[in-house]
Amino acid sequence: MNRQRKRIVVKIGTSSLILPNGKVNLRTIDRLAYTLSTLCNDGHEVILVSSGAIGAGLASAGYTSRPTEIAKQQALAAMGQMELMRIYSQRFLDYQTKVAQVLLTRDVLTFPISRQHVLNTFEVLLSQGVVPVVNENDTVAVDELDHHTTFSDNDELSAMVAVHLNADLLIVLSDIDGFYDQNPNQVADAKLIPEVKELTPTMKAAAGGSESGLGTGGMFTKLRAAQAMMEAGKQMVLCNGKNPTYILDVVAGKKIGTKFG
Ligand SMILES: Nc1ncnc2c1ncn2[C@@H]1O[C@H](COP(=O)(O)OP(=O)(O)O)[C@@H](O)[C@H]1O
Ligand SMILES: N[C@@H](CCC(=O)OP(=O)(O)O)C(=O)O
Repeated sequence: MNRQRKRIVVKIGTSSLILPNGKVNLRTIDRLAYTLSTLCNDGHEVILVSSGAIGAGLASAGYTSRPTEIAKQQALAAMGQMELMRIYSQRFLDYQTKVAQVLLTRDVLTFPISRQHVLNTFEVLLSQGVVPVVNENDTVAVDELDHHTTFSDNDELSAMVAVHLNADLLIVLSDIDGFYDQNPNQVADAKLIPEVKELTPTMKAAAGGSESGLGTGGMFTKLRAAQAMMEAGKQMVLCNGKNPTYILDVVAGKKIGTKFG
């Protein structure tokens, strides 16, 4: 592939997609649709890994907080995924970009035959300029459910997708500017780490969980995604999803957030 044309995976977390009042963050989704469409028009291939199904389901089912019962979370995900895709499809169409839904479970990517079918589907979608919108298939994803407090995690899924599709770059959008030497929500003078070449035990110890009440893995799973990317010789950039147009700067090589690898 011409190095000017990149294959880019963008992952956006629940905390960027759902406002504190429980409503869907339409401003962020609008900007995301504009930005990813711009990248497609520039000749790049773009895959979006989007969380937010449970968050969007909460809003449409009228819940005020995330239920602890797994089946209720799965039901919310089933409702919210429809709502999310409806919004994505509308907003991307404003920029003449088509989207497609790809729901995955870990095992599908682990078994060679099913993995090949999935990869073939991605290749056809990308060759036609369609943006695949990926989420974990939450109604059947039982491999993570023994936690009982968490549900599933898209940070690692996005890294698996990026590695299997031989993407050039994974951009992870969250509710924080990047990876800090301490959890910035707990330590006032925590410092942003702009570049990580290797994850040290001190860095891993600095990665805490999610506090938004909606996100799942916190920084812990983002570092695991970064590790998977670096082991595959690829880069991951973690930056704030408040304004997804930053993605254009990241792709242009500007230093934003934390670059891993
Ligand atoms: N060292 C750290 N640097 C940055 N954020 C951290 C760190 N440790 C824990 N966090 C937490 O991780 C959160 C982001 O993860 P999460 O809530 O799962 O977001 P998302 O929904 O985007 O996946 C931050 O808001 C912050 O509270
Ligand atoms: N699959 C779930 C989200 C799982 C997840 O990893 O959430 P997040 O930590 O916000 O990226 C959903 O769509 O609600």
